[in-house]
Amino acid sequence: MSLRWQAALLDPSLAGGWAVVHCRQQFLVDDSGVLFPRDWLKRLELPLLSEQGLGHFDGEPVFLFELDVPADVPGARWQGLRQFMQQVDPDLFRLLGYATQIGTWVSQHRFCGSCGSPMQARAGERAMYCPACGVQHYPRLSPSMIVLVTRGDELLLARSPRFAPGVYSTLAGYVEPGESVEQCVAREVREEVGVDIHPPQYIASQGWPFPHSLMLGFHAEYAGGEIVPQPEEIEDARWFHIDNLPALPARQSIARYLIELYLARRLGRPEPVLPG
Ligand SMILES: NC(=O)c1ccc[n+]([C@@H]2O[C@H](COP(=O)([O-])OP(=O)(O)OC[C@H]3O[C@@H](n4cnc5c(N)ncnc54)[C@H](O)[C@@H]3O)[C@@H](O)[C@H]2O)c1
Ligand SMILES: [Mg+2]
Ligand SMILES: [Zn+2]
Repeated sequence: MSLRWQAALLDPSLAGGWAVVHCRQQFLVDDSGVLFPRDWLKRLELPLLSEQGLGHFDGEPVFLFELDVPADVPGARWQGLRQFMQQVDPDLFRLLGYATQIGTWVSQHRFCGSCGSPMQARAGERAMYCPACGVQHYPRLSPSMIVLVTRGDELLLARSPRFAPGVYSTLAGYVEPGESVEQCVAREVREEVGVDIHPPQYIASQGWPFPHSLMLGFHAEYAGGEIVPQPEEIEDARWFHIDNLPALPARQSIARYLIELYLARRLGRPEPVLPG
């Protein structure tokens, strides 16, 4: 784990440090970047929903300004988290991924879901607390599985209508209450492409802040059945030979890693490293 970005509970009553400004998976950015001097930002009197101490970047304290609306700031613009993933170094992206998840959670837990009272940030841990009825909420994480299904030299890849043109990827989906991740893998593969698999093997995991998934990555061997794409969810799904692959997902994604790892093992090449 890199040392450039470390999450920590920082007290927002302390002065100084850097701050990122977040609203709905977008960050404020100017020619100097996405980190602003915090005391300078405070003088702008932005429509602040919450301020959170996030941690340290290169040893400097970093805070989050979570806004109600994407306010106009002269000389600055708003940019989406996905664009930062393509542009900034992995440590800064991990900081922004953490910030977006904390900001989304704070903005969605302003009121208690049980009694409707305003919630408060709890001192000493990352939690929102209802003083009226005692309900407590921690940052939301959604366990999701992602799986590469293979048949010898062939990879089963699919595309969702949301993907960039020509891009095919591995299959993914959210774990449902009561099922194991392995059961989720078999169910999602059957639902999305109609094929059966042998028991999946766990490979690696990745936090994925779009919006709050924890991706659990697997490999599974094909066991039987013909491809039948799930209407609406899956635009197309096919077997691709390792010598003739389509456009693949972003290098930073575990989807890409699962594919590259299989290719490396099959072709006797050095194994890739999972980013983040
Ligand atoms: N890092 C990667 O390589 C990678 C690759 C693919 C998908 N993903 C992520 O995996 C997750 C699932 O991917 P998907 O699009 O295939 O999902 P999916 O097709 O199984 O489901 C999407 C649908 O699930 C429902 N849903 C949304 N949030 C949910 C939640 N928290 N719990 C249960 N159901 C929910 C909605 O109806 C949504 O349309 C997403 O967060 C996606 O961004 C990551
Ligand atoms: Mg899916
Ligand atoms: Zn309450």
